Parts: sequence; structure tokens; C-alpha cells
Amino acid sequence: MTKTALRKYYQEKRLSLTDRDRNRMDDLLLIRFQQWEIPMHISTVLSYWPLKHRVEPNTFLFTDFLAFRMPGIAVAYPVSDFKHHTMQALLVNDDTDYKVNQYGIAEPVEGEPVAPEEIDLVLVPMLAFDRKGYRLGYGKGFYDRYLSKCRPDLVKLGLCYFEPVGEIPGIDQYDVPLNACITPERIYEF
Ligand SMILES: Nc1nc2c(c(=O)[nH]1)N(C=O)[C@@H](CNc1ccc(C(=O)N[C@@H](CCC(=O)O)C(=O)O)cc1)CN2
Ligand SMILES: Nc1ncnc2c1ncn2[C@@H]1O[C@H](COP(=O)(O)OP(=O)(O)OP(=O)(O)O)[C@@H](O)[C@H]1O
Repeated sequence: MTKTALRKYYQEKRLSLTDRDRNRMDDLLLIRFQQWEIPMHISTVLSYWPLKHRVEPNTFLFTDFLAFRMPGIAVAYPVSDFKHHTMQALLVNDDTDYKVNQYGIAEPVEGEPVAPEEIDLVLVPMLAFDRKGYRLGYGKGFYDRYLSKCRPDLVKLGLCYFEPVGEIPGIDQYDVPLNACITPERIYEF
């Protein structure tokens, strides 16, 4: 399958999930996440705002659990620049206001910027991933560009409702592989 066909297939597969399917899978993802041995050095995490209309795993479950296990952990959300396909991470707190951008993604309106080098854990959205840890996103390279600026010891944790494909086609030098990916069935470590 080509990258474009794979994208279409997984986009449709996600959209066919009912709210009940999604809630059940979010529960399973959280159970797997709770079994994951959180690396000790994590103090700043870059999450993402789950897109309702695209049916993405509910990251709030994960960041709430992290905050419970590691009080004081800092959480940031990306603010995207759709002209350059880059992202900036802004720290959020309970008082942060969000604005929905032209693609329906809620982004913090203000917040302290965090440099990519300061991030310890990224929760990475995706459409699909493969057995080597390569991911398929929306094809704009936002995450590949961002991850290339982070520290080598950054933990890149994917969240996906579906099991891996054999191989994502067309991997290039910009594709940054994940360290691990959580699915409702298990945790894949790469
Ligand atoms: N929740 C979440 N936030 C995220 C991402 C993500 O995958 N999930 N991103 C990960 O990169 C970045 C935003 N990436 C995007 C990449 C492309 C389009 C886009 O082209 N949207 C068009 C067409 C979409 C389509 O192909 O169906 C549109 O919505 O009209 C939107 C966002 C940053 N924030
Ligand atoms: N660090 C980078 N510098 C320049 N171009 C880049 C960089 N990272 C990625 N790109 C380019 O951006 C595009 C990303 O396409 P690709 O299909 O890999 O996106 P994706 O991983 O599916 O999507 P995304 O990262 O937005 O979720 C490619 O054309 C790639 O060459």
C-alpha cells in the first residue's frame, strides 16, 4: 500500500469507531500506560490536544495519570505554524485559555514557551506505525521537524488505537522513529 492509501485507510478506520469503541480503547490504552515503567528523568511532557473529529486517543487520561504519579510534572501543548509546518511548545496550567485553530485543534493562547531540548517525553499522535517504530502522520512533517530539534534521550511515545503494520512505505532521513508505542493490546518497544 502507498503512504497515501495507508493514510486514507487508517483515517477511515478511525472514523468508523463508535464513541463506545473509543472509550473502551482509551481505557485499555490507559491500563497499558499504567503498566509502563515511566523513565525517571521525566519532568516536562509535550502532549497533544485530541482531535474529536479525527478520533484520536484521549491524551488527558495520560497526562492526568502522570500528574498523579509525578506531582509537579510540567505539561506543554504544541502551537502550530501552518505556513512553515513547525510547532512551538507552550506550558499550560489550570488557568490556560485555548483557542481552536483553523484545523479544529485547540491550542494554548498564552503560556511559557519551552525549548525542544527541555522536553523529556512526547506523546506522539499518528495514524499508523510499523514494527520498527516508524509512524505515519498527516504528511506535513510537523512532528519529524520538531523531534529533530529535541535531545537524543527524549522519549517518543506513540499512542495508537490499531496494531502496527508490517512496514510504513517511503521512510526518509527525516523520519524519527518512536521509542515505544502503546496500543489497546500491548506496549511495543523499539
Ligand atoms: N491532536 C493533534 N494535534 C496536532 C497534530 C496531530 O496529528 N494531532 N499534528 C500533527 O502533525 C500537528 C497538526 N498537523 C496537521 C497536519 C495537517 C493538517 C491538514 O492538512 N488538515 C486538512 C486536511 C486534513 C486531511 O488530510 O484530511 C484539514 O483539516 O482540512 C492539519 C493538522 C500539530 N497538532
Ligand atoms: N527536519 C525536516 N526538515 C525538512 N523537511 C522535513 C523535516 N522533517 C520532515 N520533512 C519533510 O516533511 C514531509 C513529511 O512527510 P511525512 O510523510 O514523513 O509526514 P508524516 O510523518 O506522515 O506527518 P507528520 O510528521 O506531520 O505527522 C516530507 O516531505 C519530509 O521530507
